[in-house]
Amino acid sequence: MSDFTPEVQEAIDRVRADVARLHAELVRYNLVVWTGGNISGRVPGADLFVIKPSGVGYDDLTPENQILCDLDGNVIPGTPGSDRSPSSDTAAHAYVYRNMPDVGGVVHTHSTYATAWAARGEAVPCVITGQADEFGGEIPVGPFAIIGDDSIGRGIVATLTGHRSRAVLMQNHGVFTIGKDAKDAVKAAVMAEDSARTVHISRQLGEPIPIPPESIDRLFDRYQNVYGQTPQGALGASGTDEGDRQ
Ligand SMILES: O=C(CO)[C@@H](O)[C@@H](O)COP(=O)(O)O
Repeated sequence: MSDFTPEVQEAIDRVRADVARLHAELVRYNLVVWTGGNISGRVPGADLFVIKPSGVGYDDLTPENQILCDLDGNVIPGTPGSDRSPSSDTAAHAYVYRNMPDVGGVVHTHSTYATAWAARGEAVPCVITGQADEFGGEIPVGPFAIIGDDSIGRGIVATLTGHRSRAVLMQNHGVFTIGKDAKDAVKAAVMAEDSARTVHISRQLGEPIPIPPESIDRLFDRYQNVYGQTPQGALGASGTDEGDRQ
């Protein structure tokens, strides 16, 4: 049985609860069928992360049956859930945590439209402002990689390092997203599917109009730095970026 400080134990318990609960969001947003997706969350202040057990139905996930792993993807023996096999994508999640220290959450799904782009090995071009806001450009494609070792993780890290996008379409497979925590990575998975769907439909109707790169930059900057609630409170009365920042 591992002994953790009270602070680390509290953080583990919090991440267990978040990871278990957030899987319901994958169902709510239609990003998964059966058990085809997984979420993990890094434990702040420790070289640990929590991931779901492999092949267990989302309705059966509880904080206690989530699995605590070290950053090499080894299950921590004697901890709740450690009698079960962790997600088949554990090595990929672990590789991301080891190599992207700012990442606090990872999500994988086979959501339909994003995976359809992945099956063609084509990046989703940035032709809608919502995608510019969220991803700051295209949603890129990562290499074809077979599950079982860290090649999926290497593909994710190689594609997303230095890229604005928090989502990668792993060729012929599905989507991996990263975030500051598990919830943030879930949001990226929801937004990636939404973009992939809209741009796909647009393509059926004709040729989508590209957004100029400088406009993408402005949209991304505004959404990342101004949009929503700030510690200062309400947005500027003018409704302009200038006013928003005051
Ligand atoms: O993509 C795959 C398998 O190809 C897995 O991510 C998916 O089936 C979910 O597996 P887990 O239930 O997390 O082991």
